[in-house]
Amino acid sequence: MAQTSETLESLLAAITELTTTLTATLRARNLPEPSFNEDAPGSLPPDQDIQGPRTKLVGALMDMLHLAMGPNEYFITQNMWISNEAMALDVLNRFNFWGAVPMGGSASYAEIAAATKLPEQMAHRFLRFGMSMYLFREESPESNRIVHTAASAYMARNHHMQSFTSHLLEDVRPATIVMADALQKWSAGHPTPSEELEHAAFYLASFDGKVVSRPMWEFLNADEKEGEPKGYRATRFAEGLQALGGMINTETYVETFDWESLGEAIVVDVGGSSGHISAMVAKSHPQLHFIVQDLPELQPAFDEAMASAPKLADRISFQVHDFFTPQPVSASAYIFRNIFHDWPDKYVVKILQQLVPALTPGARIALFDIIMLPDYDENRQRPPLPVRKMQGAFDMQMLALFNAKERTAEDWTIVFKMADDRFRVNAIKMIPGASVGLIDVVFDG
Ligand SMILES: C[S@@+](CC[C@H](N)C(=O)[O-])C[C@H]1O[C@@H](n2cnc3c(N)ncnc32)[C@H](O)[C@@H]1O
Repeated sequence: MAQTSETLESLLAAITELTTTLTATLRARNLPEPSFNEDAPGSLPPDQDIQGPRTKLVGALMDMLHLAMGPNEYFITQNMWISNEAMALDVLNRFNFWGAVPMGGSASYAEIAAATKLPEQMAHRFLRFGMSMYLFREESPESNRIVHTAASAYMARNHHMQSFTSHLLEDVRPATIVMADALQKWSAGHPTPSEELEHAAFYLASFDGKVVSRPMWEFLNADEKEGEPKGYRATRFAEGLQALGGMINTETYVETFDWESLGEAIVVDVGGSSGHISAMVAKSHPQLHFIVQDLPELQPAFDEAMASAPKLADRISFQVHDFFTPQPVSASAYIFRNIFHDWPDKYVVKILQQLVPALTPGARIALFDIIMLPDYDENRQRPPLPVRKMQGAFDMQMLALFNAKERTAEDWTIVFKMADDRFRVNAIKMIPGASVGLIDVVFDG
């Protein structure tokens, strides 16, 4: 039987070394160190010499926790923690516990109950469980006054992270609960997986007691709720996307494409949501004009984002466009960021084929998306566990929502060729240590 070599002691040695390296780098640069206090940074800078050891450290600590628990406790805690932590986070977020505790101050249970409009006993129970998740703490032992921790304060300050949490826990979670049912219904007994959108678990998900039976985008755009504007779920999703980043510097990420090579040009950001990626590129490339295309429900999120960037407004416009219909703009380049991973191959092929008639020879596609890393690198090392987990989690989520998948570099090349032989993958650039990369594609015409 093949044996593994990790022990509690060997992991401790790795953890000590990584902690020393990380701390020394932070101190050398006069950067604040992680702490539980409410003024702690939300994330460490995206530089590779910080994120490299940090990601390895998190991976080693995950291994350590797993070994220290052992299989019995692992299964009990997995089953008990995961769903109840998601439930508690949903409640804390939906009832805005974040805003019920003042920054730099404290609130009593009664004050928090009044602010969240929940019975005090309920507020108390969710806070007690939340405290076991590093969210909020008592001002001093046995005090009944609550203060923020680093994590709860970060959430209170970060509206986009609240939206991201709402989307994941209110819109996505109902689909993940019925994933096994969907597999049972549409995949079990078949040699290959279904590529039908309507066979995604999302179709079986229930909202307000009703099975949704339609694609997620349609639901996000159309769902109505008393006291909320129409399309509030879509707006929230668009806001939530802006919370993603953290460990990578999105501004550096988008610069992996050679924008200067386009000269004065029009760039179309297909499925561009609030236009936040176009805005980022527009800032450093004044010769470029952008057309952000998305479904009509995204216009308010775009308008809101542009209102806070008035200097860019004359170079970025919004156009309603369904990417399953012929592309109306002949541009030098098209951005597709986090679009194709939402769709099974046959739909990606359709979207690309709707683009082809608008393409002139040499037109470029800047595809920013997840690139699944190979299982092992050239040194027969697996990617760090946090990276594998995040890539795997995205892959699972794409499956549950859309019957879609995350793709390896090879999968990306194949799907472009399936759409049209004239697409050529010019370059693939991974962001070191991250899940995402650029696939730079040229249309040879
Ligand atoms: C995962 S989001 C990515 C948004 C943006 N590109 C980004 O990176 O933040 C997918 C986007 O595709 C849009 N979308 C979905 N179906 C579409 C369609 N048929 N035509 C145009 N846009 C669509 C959604 O509204 C959403 O904004």
